[in-house]
Amino acid sequence: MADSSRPALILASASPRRIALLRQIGVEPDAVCPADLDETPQKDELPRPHALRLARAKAAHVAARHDGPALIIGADTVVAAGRRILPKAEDAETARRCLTLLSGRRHKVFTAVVCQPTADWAGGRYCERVVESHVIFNRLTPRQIDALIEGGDWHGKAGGYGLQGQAAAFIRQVGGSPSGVIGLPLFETAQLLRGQPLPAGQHWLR
Ligand SMILES: Cc1cn([C@H]2C[C@H](O)[C@@H](COP(=O)(O)OP(=O)(O)OP(=O)(O)O)O2)c(=O)[nH]c1=O
Repeated sequence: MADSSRPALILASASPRRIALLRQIGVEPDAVCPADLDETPQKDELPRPHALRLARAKAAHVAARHDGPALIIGADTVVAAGRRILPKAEDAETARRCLTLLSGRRHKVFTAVVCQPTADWAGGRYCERVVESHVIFNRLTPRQIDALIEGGDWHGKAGGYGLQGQAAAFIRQVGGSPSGVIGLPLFETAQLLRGQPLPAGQHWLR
């Protein structure tokens, strides 16, 4: 149950992965408030600054609308093939294009996480991290791509795949932060939460 005397913890995300990842480390947000912003990359925007810009924007958007002391967590995950930002797959054709591009090659995944205190929590500490990981896909045959598309696990995912899903059968190597690839780097997020100046005896994370 939420302790009403401590600042609230709010996850600014619609991603079911992010709430599941937070719960994995024993953190239960007091509320989940998606920001729902335009996530189109700016002209010539590179993957790392794009992820950071969106994570900041999501946290700031929710912080500006929240009354009372709280810490807002915003995050953004970007799949990058070189300098190119791959889209979040909302239809099968986009997912197919992403998987065809990622087949047989190494790519990077950037996840930015931002902790933004609300104006009503003067003691809270703004902090942010960008965590870089890499993923190597085996070469995918057309039939394997068809099977991944039919499986439907691409839906709403950056780069059209989920490391935590069916695509894992074709992922040769992951380096960096597996939880970061899935949407929230847990080691770094835990560090950011532990670094907050909560009153004695209060905690979000043991
Ligand atoms: C690469 C990869 C991405 N993803 C997901 C994580 C994110 O939900 C999504 C990237 O899109 P995001 O824009 O980071 O997040 P979102 O739109 O799902 O939620 P919100 O903007 O409200 O925070 O892709 C996986 O689940 N597994 C993976 O292996």
